[in-house]
Amino acid sequence: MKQYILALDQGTTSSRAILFDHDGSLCGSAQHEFAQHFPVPGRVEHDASDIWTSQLACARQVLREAGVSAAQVAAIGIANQRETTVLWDRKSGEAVAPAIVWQDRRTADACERLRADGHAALVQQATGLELDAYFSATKLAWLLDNVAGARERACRGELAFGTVDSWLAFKLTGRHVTDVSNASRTMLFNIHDVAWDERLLTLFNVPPEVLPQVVSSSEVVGHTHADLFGSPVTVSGIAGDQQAATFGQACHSQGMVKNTYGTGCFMLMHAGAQAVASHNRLLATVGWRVGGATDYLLEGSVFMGGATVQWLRDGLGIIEKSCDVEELALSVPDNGGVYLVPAFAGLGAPHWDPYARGTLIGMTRGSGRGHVARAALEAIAYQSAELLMAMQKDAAIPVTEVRADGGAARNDLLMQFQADLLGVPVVRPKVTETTALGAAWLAGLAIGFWESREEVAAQWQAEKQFEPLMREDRRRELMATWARAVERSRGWAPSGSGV
Ligand SMILES: Nc1ncnc2c1ncn2[C@@H]1O[C@H](COP(=O)(O)OP(=O)(O)O)[C@@H](O)[C@H]1O
Ligand SMILES: O=P(O)(O)OC[C@H](O)CO
Repeated sequence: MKQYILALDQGTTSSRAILFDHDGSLCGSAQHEFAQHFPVPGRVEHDASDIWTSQLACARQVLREAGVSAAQVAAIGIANQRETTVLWDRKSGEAVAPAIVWQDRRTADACERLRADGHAALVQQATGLELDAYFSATKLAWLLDNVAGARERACRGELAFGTVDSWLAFKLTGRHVTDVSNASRTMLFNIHDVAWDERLLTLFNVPPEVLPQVVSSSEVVGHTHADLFGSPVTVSGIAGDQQAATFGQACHSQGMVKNTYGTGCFMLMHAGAQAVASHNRLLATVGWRVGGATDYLLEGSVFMGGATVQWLRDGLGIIEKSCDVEELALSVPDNGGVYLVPAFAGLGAPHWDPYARGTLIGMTRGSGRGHVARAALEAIAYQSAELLMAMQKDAAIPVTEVRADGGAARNDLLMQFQADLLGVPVVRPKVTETTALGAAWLAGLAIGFWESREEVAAQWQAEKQFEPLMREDRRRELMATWARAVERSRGWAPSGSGV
């Protein structure tokens, strides 16, 4: 009877389930979108039960459609949107409030106050993170303070906190766990000690009774309730989605880098067996813990990656479909001096400027739609190049290639320009579902479905490699012009209007 690994990829806007066989080939997938709630400006919520039911529905669907029984699923691996915060009643298994999504800014003021009181250094040293509303700690504190009776109930041990991995593992198996990679995004976890940090629990006023048990990213954490899939299935892999994608891109050794070109861009570099503190406003984070060894990553993200192309489509209406951008951009030989800084929601790493705003600059009477399309694509590459430059400064590790995935990585023009700007090859893999593949590998390694990391890494195959063709002096000139454009975009919005 052929055996499979089932990967659950619980993302911000949809849940997906993907089946892989022993060769690492994709044997089926299903995807269900679910509702996004924006109750007031700055707030983003998910109904935790939607997360669970959509995830369960696509897991069942992919098995049904592939004609695979639960007995043929050797293990389940979970990858998930990170930082999103769920608080639930241990007994009823129901969330006590809507989940607060990572994009939610309601605790920005609380973070501002903590920074003003001088706590950012402790947070950065212990967690590797910026003291920001992005991470779970202040979201959890908000729930404890604003849901009637929550703090008292939490202290009595009646409530459980978790990120989405934790919520899914609880629903699947009844266990209250989280893996090290997800824990490292809560802002409550000491990435050097690989344990919850009491100083941070005190700082954010979080009672230890609510915390999940921390497990490694590749170990048996439990078995699914029999009624879910017909018979119990082992759950043996968990990682945050960006870490899972890094694992699935086989970036398993120091200096290897992947960049995901989705709505935003997430670039992660393998930093080795010790956390590398960033001096360039990147994040140090746990990659995964496998077989007792913890690997660390450096992470940088930009808010507007493929979303810049969506803006061309929905905001400007100059293309009909995202993929049309390539043809429009190719209708001109170059950007004609036009630069687009897509700081529509401020700038992420390495600038972290919530007051920056979108800037289109360098237009002349000869500028047209093609130049704007070209500038939009180039902006994705420029922002990613800034991340890699910051990483190389922090880690002083030579980078020999960047592995690309995500929707916009399908764009050959973008990939070529990216390689030109970076000065190293950009490589697109055959299996682009790298998040799910990483979760599958982690789950399969734990149960001996695959023997070693070397074995799974050997499954990774390049589909296309883009070689850098640009001369070094031209690259420097372009990056310098981009830096001038970024300067123009910064600090534009009035103070207090940061998003
Ligand atoms: N051919 C293309 N060229 C450039 N961008 C594209 C192309 N196809 C899709 N995109 C962009 O990729 C993004 C979707 O990628 P995806 O990895 O599915 O994102 P996410 O997981 O963040 O939802 C969209 O923002 C879309 O505009
Ligand atoms: O759900 P995604 O793919 O947009 O990923 C979200 C990230 O994990 C947030 O940190």
